[in-house]
Parts: sequence; C-alpha cells; structure tokens
Amino acid sequence: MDLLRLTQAYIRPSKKKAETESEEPFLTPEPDSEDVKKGNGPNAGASLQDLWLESRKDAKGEIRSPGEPRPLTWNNLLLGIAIAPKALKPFVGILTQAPRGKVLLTILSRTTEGIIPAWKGWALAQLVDCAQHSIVSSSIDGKRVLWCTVQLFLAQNAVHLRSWALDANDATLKEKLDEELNLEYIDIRLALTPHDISREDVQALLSEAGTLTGHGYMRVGDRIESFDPSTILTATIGLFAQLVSILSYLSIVWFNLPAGSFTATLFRLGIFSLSFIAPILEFLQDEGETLDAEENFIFSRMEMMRRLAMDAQYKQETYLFGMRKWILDEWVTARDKQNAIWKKPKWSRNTNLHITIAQESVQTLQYALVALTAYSSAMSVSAVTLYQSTASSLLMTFWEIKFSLERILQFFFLAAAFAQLKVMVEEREELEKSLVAYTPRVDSKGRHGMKIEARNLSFTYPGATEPVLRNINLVIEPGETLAIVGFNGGGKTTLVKVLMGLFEHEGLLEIDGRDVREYNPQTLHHHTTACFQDFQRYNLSTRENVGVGNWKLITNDESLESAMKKGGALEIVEEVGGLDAELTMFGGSVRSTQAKPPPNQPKVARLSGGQWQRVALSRAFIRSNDATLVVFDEPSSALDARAEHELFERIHSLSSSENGERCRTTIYISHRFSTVRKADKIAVMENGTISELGNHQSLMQLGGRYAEFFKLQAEAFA
Ligand SMILES: Nc1ncnc2c1ncn2[C@@H]1O[C@H](COP(=O)(O)OP(=O)(O)OP(=O)(O)O)[C@@H](O)[C@H]1O
Repeated sequence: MDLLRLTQAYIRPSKKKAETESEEPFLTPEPDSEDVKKGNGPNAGASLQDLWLESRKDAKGEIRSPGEPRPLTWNNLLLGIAIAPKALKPFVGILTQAPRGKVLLTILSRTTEGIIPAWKGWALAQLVDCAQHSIVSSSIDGKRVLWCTVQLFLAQNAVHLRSWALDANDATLKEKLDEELNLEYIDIRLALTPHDISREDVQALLSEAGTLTGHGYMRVGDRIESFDPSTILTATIGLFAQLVSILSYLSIVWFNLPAGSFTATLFRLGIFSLSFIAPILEFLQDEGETLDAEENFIFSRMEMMRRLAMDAQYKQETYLFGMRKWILDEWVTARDKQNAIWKKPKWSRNTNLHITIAQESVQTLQYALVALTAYSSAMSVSAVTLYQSTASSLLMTFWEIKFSLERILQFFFLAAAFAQLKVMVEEREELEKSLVAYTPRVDSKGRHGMKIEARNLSFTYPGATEPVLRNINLVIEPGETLAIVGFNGGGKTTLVKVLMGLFEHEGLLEIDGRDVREYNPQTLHHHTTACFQDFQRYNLSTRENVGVGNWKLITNDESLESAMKKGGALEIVEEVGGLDAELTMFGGSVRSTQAKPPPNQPKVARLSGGQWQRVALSRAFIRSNDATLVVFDEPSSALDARAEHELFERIHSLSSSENGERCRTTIYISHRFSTVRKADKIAVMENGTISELGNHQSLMQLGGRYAEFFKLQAEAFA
C-alpha cells in the first residue's frame, strides 16, 4: 500500500465502509456478538474496541450511553476476561515500574487482612467458652483466659496495626497509578485532533476514560461509586481479601460444628452447604434496567437547568431576561417526567422480593438446624453464637464479593476505553513518523507561501448526515490573499478549518502540489497561524495568553511586544500592569480571593471584548514569522473602526515582504465588504459551496451576489 492510501485508510473510512456504519463509525464490519463474547470464530482476535463496544450493548443489542454500568452477567464476565489483558496493559506497565517489594507488601497485607473478621469472631467465641467453662466448673482457667484475651486483643487491633505500618506504602502506590495515568490521559487528550473529538465514538471513549482518570463516578449495583486509576488495585485486593474471609469463615463453620455421630455429621454437612445457598442467591438478584435515551435526555435537561442557575457565566442573562420562573418550571417538568418514568417500572423492577425471602428462609432453616445440632450433640453456647454470626458475615462477604466483581468489571471496560484511546494515539504517532515533513518552498515565479488547491472538496461533520461543504474548487497561489464572504452558516469557517487540515475531507486537497494527507500534520501546522472566530480567552497571564501562540518565545519580551504591536494589544500591557498580570474571564483569580494575598502577587485584570480579540490576534501574529499560511476568521468583529482599518492593513502587508515579494498566503473571512476589496481573490460562500470567485472588479462586473452585498453595505455606510 502506498503512503497516501495507507494514510487515507487510517484517517478516513472508505465510502463503502461509511455506508455500513450506523452509530459507531469506527466499527466496520461490526463483529458478530456471539463470537466476540466467546472469543472464537472468525473474530477470535476481536480488537479492544470491538470488545469495548460489545460491552456497551444491552440485552436488546442497543448501545448504552457512555458511562452506563454493565451488569454482572455471565456474558459480561467473559467479555471482561477477554478485554482485561489489553485493557490493563497501561496499568500493569506503571505498576511494574514501582518497587516490587512495595507492591507485594500491599497485596499480601491487604489480602491476609481478610482473615481478621473470622479471627475476631473465633477469639470472642473462645472467650465466651472460657466464661461458660468457669460457670459450669466453678473454676477459672487463668492461662486460657489470658491466651484468649491476647488473641482477641490482637485480632481487634490487627487492622489498625496494619494500617499504621503500611498505609503510607499503599498511598504511594495509589498516587503513582493516579498521577501517571492522569498524565497519560492529559497527553492523549492533547494528541487528539479536532476531528477526533467531534466523533461520537471518540467522545464515548473519552467520557469513559475520563470517568476513570478524572476521579469520576459511576453506578455500581444500586450505589454511586467513585472510580480512579487505583480502583483496580483496591478492588482486586479487596476481592482476594473477601475470598480469604470466606475460606476462614467456612473453616470456622466446619471445624466448630460437632462431628462424630452420623446425625451430627449429617447436620454439619447440611449447615455447611446451606451457608452457600443464601449468598449464591445474591448473585441471582435482578440488575434493574439501564437508562434509556428518554431518561438520559431528562437527566441532562435537569442538569442543564441546574447549571443555568448555578454557573456565573449565565447570571447576566438569566437575571436580565427574568429566566428564574422558566428555569424552575422546566426543572420541575423534567423532574415530574423523571418521577413518572421511575414510578412506572417500580413494580416490575422490584423482582428481587422472592430472592430476599428465599435468602431469609435459608438462614432461618440454618438457625433451626444449628439449634437441633446443639440439642443433639451438646454444642457449646459459643459455637452457636459463633455459627450465627459467621452465617450472617458470610452473607455479607458474598455480597461484598459480588460488589467487588461488579467494580472490577466496570473498571475493565473503563480501562478498555482508556487503552483504546492510547492505541489510537500511538498508531497515529507511528503513522506520522512515516509521513513527509512539510518545508516551505519558493515556486518557479519566486513566490513564497503555501499553494492550496481544492478539487471537488467536500466535508461532513462527524455524525452529521448532510455535508457542510460540497464541491469546492479553488486554487490559492503562493502569497495570494483570499477573502471569504457570504451568509451566516454558509460554511466559511468550516472551509478554512478544512483547508488547514484540521478536519478530514473528501475529494482532493493539495498543499504545494502534494496531497495534504501525505504531510506530517505537526510540520504543516508549524508553518500556519490563525485567529479563529471563537478564539480562546485563557485565564493565564498576558505573557502566556500571547506566548502560547509560539511557546518557545514565551519568555522573550521583545517578540511578545512585537506581536502585541501587530495585534494592536501593546497598550493593554500598560493598562493591565505588565506582561505578567493575570487576565481573567471571571472576576478575580483564586489568589485574589485569599484573605491575605501573598506579597508581589501579579495583578489580575479583566478585559473588554475588543481587548481580548487584540490579545488573540497577537497570539496569531507571534507565530507569523514561520508561517507560510495565515488565517483570520472575522478578526475585527469586536474592534473599533480605527483598529479594524489598522488590522486589515497589517493583514494585507503579511502577504508581501518589505521589498514587495509575495511571502505568505493569507486567507480571511469578513462580513465587512470594504475590507475585502484589496484581496487578490474573493470567494462567496453559499450553502456550503463557492458560488462566486474572482477579484473585486470581476465580481462587481459579474453583478451577482457579491455586487449585491457590496452595494447594500456601501449604501448603508453612505
Ligand atoms: N462542529 C460542528 N458539528 C456539526 N455541524 C457544524 C459544526 N460547526 C458548524 N456546523 C454547521 O456547519 C454549517 C456551517 O457553519 P460555519 O461555521 O462554517 O458557517 P459560517 O459561514 O462560518 O457562518 P458564520 O458567518 O455565522 O460564522 C452550519 O450549518 C453549522 O450548523
């Protein structure tokens, strides 16, 4: 496979593939569910993402929302087992880097902790036996009492002693896992492209991986449980400890029940077997239903209304527009709908009553057998109480085992999402190594700047059904200036983002005569700069707000000031109190709210809309020296008339050097027709395609849409 086809195969599903896609575009062809579960057949080597997606299917085969718990079923257990080796790779990788001794110490000590509850019960029973013996024989066995007291003391304090000696060790391991996994997750998020994160499947992966690494919450059984990267460690060790508990409880039951006669042995076997039945019934409990789309919608509606009331960003409008009553009413409506939904299946959901009654009956039968055994074989009082407490502890421990299994299972699937994202990023990085590095060139006419050529270019946002761009045909020569004008929603912003390689397109897009997909995107981006319509306002210092445009220059005051001069933001530096003053979107930073601010604390400033835009423009200008393509999307929307005029002078001057040579290709979007007439080419965008293309004179002569708009604006400003 040649390089181009290899690239396309990776970043863009083929048309044939796309046709077979439904909700999850990355899964083509969809694996056979049964084979995935069993891990055999033609899909024996089912990929991580196949298994992960399979886990999201409910009994009807519908995909659960991301973050919805998977019930503890036999099929899910098999899936969990199949997914674990791949899903746990990142976690095992980190744990193997930790000192072995520490890991072993935590695992062993936590597991053996499982003996302690049974040990406590046994020691207490021994002491009760001593008391019974003293009453019956009217004498005290001092040695035995002392021995039993020491046992009980040790059993009572073993957990505290373990905790005192080893908590720090456990915490170090937990922190290591948490920190390393979080670092990897941050890196994954940074490595993903804008196209990736607008894909539904990637969003679902991110949501599940985020639950795990961002200390998220998820429903497990009927509890809301917190998850973090160390959950696997704590839940698995917990599971082993619970198994040890079960073994120790069972040995107590076995060895403390009277044996000897045939009847006693029969009773002993009966009681012992019954110990399993009540807990095993626990596994048969119905899981309840997962949230369907309507329930999810209602939940998010309620949450949105809550946020409208809580978040400061909405305050201005919620207050001014008197939205108080509307928000409350909407919240109440959503809540009523939710209550109606939850009430409806309450009877059918409460299917566990028969299991609970069966469990209670089994336990009652056990107690009756114990009473009979005690009668028939003169069982001691302590043995009876020990048995009684052990039977209920067993039930509790089995319940905990079920819960641990559920937690581990959820963890496997969340971890699979994390591991899958990691695989995606690693594969992409591997692929990028084989791509061509973009280097600026000079064309045969001595012009610098990117040559961009689009033929039959189209683009559909991931998940959308209709293309936003259709049949775009356009050539921008090196060093030319292209202005894009048109109606709102015509596709102007989308077009510039696609031309910059931020989204994956259909059709042909060449940069300097080579398919854009053949270039290593990072090398291409290194030679582009942009100020988007939805530019960011960072809660960072002025220096950082500008310097992140080219972070290697972040400490270079001269470069920063030069960029701010071009962006018209130089006077802001003075106003806010220097380059290190913090800019904030919301009144004051954390530091400024402290009762006693530390000395030399940087000033905190709030900027106007136009000032923020100037800062964003400066951020674009600081990387313009290396850029062969500069893009401005409505760069003057918040600027005053003078600033707008100066800005467009600078933008046009970017494309030509001081001696008049073409040095940079420039694309800008503007609704102000007076600013675009100087551009070499003007494209009019309508309904996702270019309806007119030419320079000012030719388009005016054409007498089409451009001429109409130009005259309208000229009259309005006359
Ligand atoms: N992330 C997205 N996902 C899906 N559709 C989108 C997305 N962003 C934009 N669109 C759709 O694409 C179409 C074109 O939007 P675009 O922002 O490119 O238009 P525009 O010409 O720049 O508009 P304006 O002049 O208002 O800025 C719109 O119909 C919009 O709904």
